Parts: sequence; structure tokens; C-alpha cells
Amino acid sequence: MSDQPPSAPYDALLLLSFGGPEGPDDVVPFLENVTRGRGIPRERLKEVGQHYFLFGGVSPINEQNRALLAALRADFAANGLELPVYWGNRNWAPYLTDTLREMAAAGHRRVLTLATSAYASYSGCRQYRENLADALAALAGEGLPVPRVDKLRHYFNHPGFIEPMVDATVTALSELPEEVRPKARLAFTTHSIPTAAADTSGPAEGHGDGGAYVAQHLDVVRTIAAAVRERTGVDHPWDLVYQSRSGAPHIPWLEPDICDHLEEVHRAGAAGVVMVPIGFVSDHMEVRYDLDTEATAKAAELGLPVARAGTVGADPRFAAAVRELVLERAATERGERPVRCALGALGPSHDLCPVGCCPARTPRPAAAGADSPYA
Ligand SMILES: CC1=C(CCC(=O)O)c2cc3nc(cc4[nH]c(cc5[nH]c(cc1n2)c(C)c5CCC(=O)O)c(CCC(=O)O)c4C)C(CCC(=O)O)=C3C
Ligand SMILES: [Fe+2]
Repeated sequence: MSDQPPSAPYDALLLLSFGGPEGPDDVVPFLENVTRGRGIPRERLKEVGQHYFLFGGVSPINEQNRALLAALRADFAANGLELPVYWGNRNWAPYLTDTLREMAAAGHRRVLTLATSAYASYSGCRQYRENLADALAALAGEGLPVPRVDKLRHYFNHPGFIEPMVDATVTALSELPEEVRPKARLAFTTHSIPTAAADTSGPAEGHGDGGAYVAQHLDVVRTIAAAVRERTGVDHPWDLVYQSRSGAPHIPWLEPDICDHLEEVHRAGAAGVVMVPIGFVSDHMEVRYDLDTEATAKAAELGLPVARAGTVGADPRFAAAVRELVLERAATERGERPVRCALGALGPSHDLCPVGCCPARTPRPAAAGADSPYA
């Protein structure tokens, strides 16, 4: 219908993120929020607290989300898309429940969510859906109208997410000493998760060795590596490696860790390494500490030249991709069949997480999926 805005039936977009401390006094309460009921050893928490104190107790993530919000609003305005954009976090202010309450009070009834995690996994998808369900339950408990909330499909393979990472990889290669550059290896990194969580990531039919989490990352790696080869004319050898492991040592998590990987390729005679943090949407603490501080120190100790590629952050191409994804999903909801952009071999991801997608160890209500208790 021509009198409908192009984002109909949606009336608002919600940027849903992790949240982070904004000063030294925030660090401990933030970590308590993150780890509530998750069984992370005390020693690991003390250590992670130190990472934040090293940066004045300030995580870069909130500033980066503010920049992304600004980029989204600028892109929407420039393209005549009148869709208000809100921001709420899992672990720090602005808290998701407060944001959703504000959205409900402003009259929003069909909310589309952009989570700052591009891939399938319990931590990157279902846990956000559980947070949405908790927030909606709180609104219902307060007698407020409960908006219907959907979530955008995984965007790991969207050109607007991939292309900035290709540029960033080429730029990082150019930062290596000239004689090292043509022989450099690419180490694509993402957050390690328990292997049991990886194996059950994504829809049930893909469960098994690494699940959708590893399959989606490998798809991205192959796409970026091929594009870098085209741009530089060099076939850089690559690996998918992991970082930021927590949890008890006896529980298996995805390996190898980036630091062990650097040692290993150094031993095998590698000339240099570009670290490409494909698992993260912005240069937040996992990137600034685990890669720029820890892994970079390890490389210096080895005498191995390294460079680190930037993340997508508030790149205008990513903001445009979000707009395309919003319009695509809106059209699908209206019963149309829009073009669904995706690079790589896997094709566009599902719009609606099916029952059994990225199951939790202890089942809990999750919104914005086929098993949502909310309409
Ligand atoms: C897959 C994944 C992403 C990527 C997808 C996404 O972006 O969502 C991610 C992002 C992030 N993780 C972050 C911080 C933390 N994650 C922790 C703990 C954990 N992460 C896990 C997984 C992931 N995490 C897991 C399986 C745990 C174990 C405990 C549990 O099962 O929950 C802990 C506890 C201490 C520790 O052990 O490190 C902290 C402090 C920050 C904020 C950074 C900042 O402040 O700038 C961000 C963006
Ligand atoms: Fe994490």
C-alpha cells in the first residue's frame, strides 16, 4: 500500500548490545551483571576486572554504540527512512528493560532488533532473545502494553558487514614491514565459546562439529580471504583462531587461542601475521585488551611482526546494510518476497530462529523466535 512507510509494519528499531562500564566504580557491578549465574571462576573475574582498570575502568563499547546509533540515524535520514532508533544493553545502562519501557510508553508496538553480534550462538543470539523475554515480562508485570519484538537475521555474510572487513585487512597488511607483507599470514579471530555451545549453535539440523557458529565464521573467512587475494594479488595463508576464553579449564572451548597460534606459526617460520577480529562488530574491550594488548605483547616477545585489522564499527556501509535488512524484513512481514543479499556459500540466514536454535543449558523463555511466548 502506497500510504505505508517502507518499514511498515515496524515502528521502531532497537539496537541491542552488551554494555560496558564507564568508570572505575562501574567495573565490579558490571562484571556481576555479566556473570550472574554463569559459573565463571573468581580468578578469571579478577583478571578481567584488571583489563578494564588498565583502561581507566572504561569499556570502549558504549562510545562505539553511540557512534553506531548516530550512523544509523544519519543513514536513515539521508534515505528518507523515518524509523526511530533506540538503544538498550544486556549488562549496563541504558538497560534493555528501561529502553523497552520507554519505547512502549512512546507508543511503539512492532519493534525490530539489531543485536551487535553477527553470528549464531547462545551468547550472541539466544541470550539476547532471553533478555528480550525478561524485559517484556517486566513490562507485562507493570501492566504496560507489550510490544511485539522481532530480531534481524544474522548479518555475518551481508556485503555491508564483509566489505569494511576486507578493506581493514588490506589496510592492516600495509602496516606490516614491506618485506614481511607478501608472506604474511591472516589470523581471523573470534570469541571462543564452549565446544558444546558451538556444536549446538544455530538450527537443530546443523548441529554437530562446530555447528552454525564455526560454519558461519569459516564462510566469512573464505569470503574475506578471496577478496583480499583479488585486491593484493597474494594468496595469504589463513587460519580461524579464537580468543577471550573464560570458564573452567576442564571444560573444552574452541581452540587454538590466538596467543598459542602466534607461538606456533612463529615456530614454523611465519614472517608476520595480520589479526582480523571478524567475531566482533566494534573495537571493544575483547579487541583492545585481548588482541591489542595481550596478543600484541606475545608477538613482540616472539619478535613476530603483527598488525590488527579494524572492526566494522560505525562504517557507513554497515549502517546502509542495517537499513537494507530492515526494509527487507519489513517487506517479508508484509508478505512480499524481497531480495535477500548475502555473500559466501551459506546464503541468507533465517529470519525467525526455529525451536531448538542455540539451546540454553537450562531452558528459559526467549522472545523474537519461533518459541517466543509473546506474539
Ligand atoms: C560469543 C561471544 C561474544 C561475541 C558476540 C557478542 O558481541 O555478543 C561476546 C562478546 C562480548 N563479551 C564481552 C564481555 C565479557 N564476556 C564474558 C564472558 C563470556 N563471553 C562469551 C561469549 C561471547 N561474548 C562467553 C561464552 C562467556 C562466558 C560466560 C557466559 O557464558 O556468559 C565476560 C565475563 C568475564 C570473562 O570471562 O571474560 C565479559 C566481561 C563484551 C564487552 C566488551 C567490552 O566491555 O568492551 C562483549 C561485546
Ligand atoms: Fe563475552
